[in-house]
Amino acid sequence: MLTARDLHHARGLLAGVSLTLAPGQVVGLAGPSGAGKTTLGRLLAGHLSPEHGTVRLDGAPLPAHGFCPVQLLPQTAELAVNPRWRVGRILEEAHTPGAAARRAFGIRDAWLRRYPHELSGGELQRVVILRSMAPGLRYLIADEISAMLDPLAQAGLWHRLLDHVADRGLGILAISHNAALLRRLGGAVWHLENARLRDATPVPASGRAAGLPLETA
Ligand SMILES: Nc1ncnc2c1ncn2[C@@H]1O[C@H](COP(=O)(O)OP(=O)(O)OP(=O)(O)O)[C@@H](O)[C@H]1O
Repeated sequence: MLTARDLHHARGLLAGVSLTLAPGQVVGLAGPSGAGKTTLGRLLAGHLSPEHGTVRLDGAPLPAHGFCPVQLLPQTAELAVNPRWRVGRILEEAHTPGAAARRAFGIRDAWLRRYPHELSGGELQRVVILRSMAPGLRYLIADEISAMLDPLAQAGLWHRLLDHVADRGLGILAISHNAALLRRLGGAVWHLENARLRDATPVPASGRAAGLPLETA
């Protein structure tokens, strides 16, 4: 279980944010630009330490060294790789994905000899995603990872990713401005605004037909 308790950060940007992400759970995170979604993602992945509050994995702090079981996937894959390393070396930074895993993420053998700038943004994003899938991975924080892709490529990326996280029982927090995408992921949707997090999960159409209260949407 990944838990955040009473997070306060950046002088009021986050003020008392608590959440729990369970293994196998898929959650969307929405909210206006500048609300602090990326900052929350960085806190959850241990890239930042909160001014107040705690982030725990199964009750313990995130490891200070080595591979972190909570991995942050940034929107811009170019910023997450060493531009002087070939793609093959980047891919094997934390583990050695086999040919089947590379195929599952649509990574071609010819790319392994290229440098990051010789791949498109979407191609490099797939490399960064597969790199994060080391055996110790438990939770993924996916920050706008498909924002630069066309709708078909976006659907393909999420299809691959959701298949993989389901197979391994990983938890995923998907940060996006795209409400339709977050609905399609099929899990809860949280909304961050005015320093607070609230559950904004849409009520399914069948729920409305059954007369469930719309206030829960
Ligand atoms: N340590 C800090 N101190 C003060 N302000 C900060 C700090 N860190 C981030 N900010 C500000 O907090 C805001 C939130 O940034 P963040 O990138 O987390 O938002 P976001 O919800 O992900 O936005 P977007 O949807 O535009 O990507 C920004 O206005 C940023 O300038």
